[in-house]
Amino acid sequence: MSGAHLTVQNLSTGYHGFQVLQDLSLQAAPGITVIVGPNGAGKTTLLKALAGLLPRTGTVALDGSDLPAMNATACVQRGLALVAEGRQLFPQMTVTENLELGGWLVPSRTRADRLAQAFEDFPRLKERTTQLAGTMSGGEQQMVAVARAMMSGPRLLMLDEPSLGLAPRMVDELLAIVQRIAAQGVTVLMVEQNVRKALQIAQRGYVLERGRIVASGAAADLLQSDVVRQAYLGVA
Ligand SMILES: Nc1ncnc2c1ncn2[C@@H]1O[C@H](COP(=O)(O)OP(=O)(O)OP(=O)(O)O)[C@@H](O)[C@H]1O
Repeated sequence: MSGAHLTVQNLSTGYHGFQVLQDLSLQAAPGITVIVGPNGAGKTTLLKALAGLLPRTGTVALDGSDLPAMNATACVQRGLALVAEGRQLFPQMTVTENLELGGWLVPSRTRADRLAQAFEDFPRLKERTTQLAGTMSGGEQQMVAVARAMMSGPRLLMLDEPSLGLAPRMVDELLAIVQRIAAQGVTVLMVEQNVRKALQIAQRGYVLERGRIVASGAAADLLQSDVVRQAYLGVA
């Protein structure tokens, strides 16, 4: 599998006339790209707009061809998947049923293959195929959410704060899985509050504040930069 190149140019979007992002441009290449920023900066709004869930202007292209605005199904068919904040699992359905729903657009043979792959990638879920999703721990539910997104066979996987509310050990386990997914050739675009850990596994990063990109670059350089160290790592 080869990861997709995402190119976003002059994206503006918001809610009912309330503009959140103005003229935002960014790129994501195969590997991991992280977006950090304070609460309310517009990170979730950005991922939703890219996933075809919000009206927008500007262009969003995957491997050079434009993705439609406001057409989430077309975005999934073109290889994009979003794991939204809050996971949005079906709590009364089993792990397997939740995963199968993530593959609703693919033929049943492919779905069965991807289900087997998911249980290989997420051994913790393999032990719990028949457990109801709503009875799982926060970290396990997050794994179900990521595994479900992988069922659509994405070339671009977008994750909105995957480590939110997880214990440190689960954060590490989840980020290790994200690294493995990227190593398989999926482009990952991830919003994370866990700035240090996220930049440590990423190749590139963007800092988003009040709807605008205020810094960007190689993840290793951002980790050393004053803007990230002072505002996000608490280093004076
Ligand atoms: N459905 C909505 N309707 C109206 N305004 C919204 C809606 N969702 C978000 N907003 C506003 O858009 C702005 C950006 O919110 P967004 O959730 O994108 O920020 P964020 O960077 O993801 O923040 P957080 O880290 O707190 O999740 C905020 O001012 C928020 O109040």
